[in-house]
Amino acid sequence: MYAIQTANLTKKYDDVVALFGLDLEVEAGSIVGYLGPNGSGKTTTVKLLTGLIQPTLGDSTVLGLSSAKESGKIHALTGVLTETAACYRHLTAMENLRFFGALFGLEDAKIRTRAEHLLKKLDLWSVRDRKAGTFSTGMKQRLSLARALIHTPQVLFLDEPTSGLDPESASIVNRMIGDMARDEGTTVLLCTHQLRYADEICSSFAILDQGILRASGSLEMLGNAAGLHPTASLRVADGAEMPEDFVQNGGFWEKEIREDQDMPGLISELIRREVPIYEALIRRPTLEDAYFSLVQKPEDGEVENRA
Ligand SMILES: Nc1ncnc2c1ncn2[C@@H]1O[C@H](COP(=O)(O)OP(=O)(O)OP(=O)(O)O)[C@@H](O)[C@H]1O
Repeated sequence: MYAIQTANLTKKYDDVVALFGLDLEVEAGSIVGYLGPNGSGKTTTVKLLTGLIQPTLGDSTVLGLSSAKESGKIHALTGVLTETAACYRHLTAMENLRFFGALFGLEDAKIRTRAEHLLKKLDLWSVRDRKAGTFSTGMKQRLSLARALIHTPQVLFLDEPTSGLDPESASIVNRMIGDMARDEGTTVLLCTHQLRYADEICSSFAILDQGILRASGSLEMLGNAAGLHPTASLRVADGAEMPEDFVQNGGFWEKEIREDQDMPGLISELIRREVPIYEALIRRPTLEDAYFSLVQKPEDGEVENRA
């Protein structure tokens, strides 16, 4: 069953086509990395899916509900976390969650139980009675995540949830999102250009560039779409004579192969040539390899965690 489906979803703002003919299907319970450079249309997609804006063409559903016509119902069943942490500064962490839980029509006793669970999970229980205005950026972001989860949403839209956090806080928030989504079977659309964090928790990916979906699916599917293949990588004795089609890369000799089954033949041939092999492995295309093959070359600083 699909939690999110779009068909030819298109959004034009004046003369800018922010999203062009998006056809996307997201399996219920999956964590999908929705990746793309600045301005590629990620936020526009979330706004369209949640019914905050109307499409120029095409349509979409979330949990079978029409984004354009049933946004109220969608809001009750989904959570949204944007990069600007959104909680009331003058309320404590617990008061914030009680306030937002009440907006969803939850009973106070249920809100308290849920809030306690979330605050403990997100390592905010000891500061539950402190005003949110005194929190660090990372704490505010965790509180915003708790807020987005207070009504146990079936679908969670996360728009750059780790933006502005130092690497350690970003990793903690990221792992918590993954754990919580898995614990509760939540479908997550994680919009980001921080590839490392997406790679950590996502089961599949969709790569958007200039409003166009370049590829979607597992890492292997992205690699295939990008025309990337695995590489045989071998460490051999110094001075060994390697066939011409191998290229030296650091301490390893490498050659592109079509599939894993090519490896035994390749090793047999080297042994036949009496090349002393110390180590042999297959390097697969990484998310970063696939991403940078599929999107146009970014401007400096546009994509983080490239190294
Ligand atoms: N309200 C608007 N009016 C006009 N143009 C807009 C509006 N909102 C977005 N755009 C344009 O639409 C395109 C896609 O923007 P969007 O915010 O969806 O990208 P994004 O992938 O979320 O970017 P980022 O990673 O920077 O958040 C950009 O060219 C942007 O300038």
